[in-house]
Amino acid sequence: MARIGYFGPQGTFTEQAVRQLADPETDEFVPYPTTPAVVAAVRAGEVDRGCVPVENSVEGAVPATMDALALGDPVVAVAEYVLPVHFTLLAREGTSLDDIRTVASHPHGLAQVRDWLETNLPKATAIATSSTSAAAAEVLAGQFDAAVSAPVAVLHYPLNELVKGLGDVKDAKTRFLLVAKPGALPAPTGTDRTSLVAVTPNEVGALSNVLHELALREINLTRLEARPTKELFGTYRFYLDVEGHIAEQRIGDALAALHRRCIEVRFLGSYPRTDNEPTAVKSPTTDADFDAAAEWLAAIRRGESA
Ligand SMILES: O=C(O)C(=O)Cc1ccccc1
Repeated sequence: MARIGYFGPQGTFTEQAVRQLADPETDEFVPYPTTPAVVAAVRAGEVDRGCVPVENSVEGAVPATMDALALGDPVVAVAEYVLPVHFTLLAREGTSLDDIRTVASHPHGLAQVRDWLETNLPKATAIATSSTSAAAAEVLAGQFDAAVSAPVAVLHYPLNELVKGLGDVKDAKTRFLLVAKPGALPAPTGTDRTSLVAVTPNEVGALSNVLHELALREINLTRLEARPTKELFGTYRFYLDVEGHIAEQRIGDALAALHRRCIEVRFLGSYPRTDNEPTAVKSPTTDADFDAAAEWLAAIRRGESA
């Protein structure tokens, strides 16, 4: 049995995701109130793994998760899960839409129903809570009139489902990571993603050079985000996701090149992608191409060939 931390309390989208990433029959799920608290619990060894949201197809990155992964002792992602998200408007028994003056949710929840709220609840004030299920708990406690929550929240908080299937953007999705302390890496599957953080020097072409190292090795970039380093104003950490596994030569070679070029490179894991589309690796960047080139060079250096 493993202990798996997740961004809670019960009834969050993250709880839905962790149920896909670990085994509800055998694993113990432990809720934490924030994403940094989940990552801290992994670092402290309180839990074996931790599940956190990392990005949303509508609202973008989850900054608290990104900072938690980039700063402090290293942790690595070992799996991802992409969850379709739509919301339920929950309120106490007897509340109708006309009564709602305050509506609470996680900032990503509020952002994804902004148009709906403007049209349907123009008099309501939106209030940010730590998570979508914390919003439901606070509505139950009488603090706010309504919560924009995950559909499963109603199983934990006895509230009325006033509106189901909410979301300004159809097919919105959130990607979650399962993180662990560094250890043996998940085996390559041919459908992998590698995540890393790079801090570049403040000089002409620094980011372009990073991207060039990837392009040269035909590595597909699937995500690029910048966050302030929090040290010197105007300096940034770049978060990169690429298709492929660090066990592949082209990925290892590119990361080694970034290590040479950057002030800091933090490996955030190589893990199977949810989309299951195999990464096409073609000549001249297959492992066989790299091996043949390395043998050729070694032979020259041994004086065996010219
Ligand atoms: O608050 C939650 O339920 C979370 O898991 C974070 C979140 C919030 C909104 C959309 C997707 C994930």
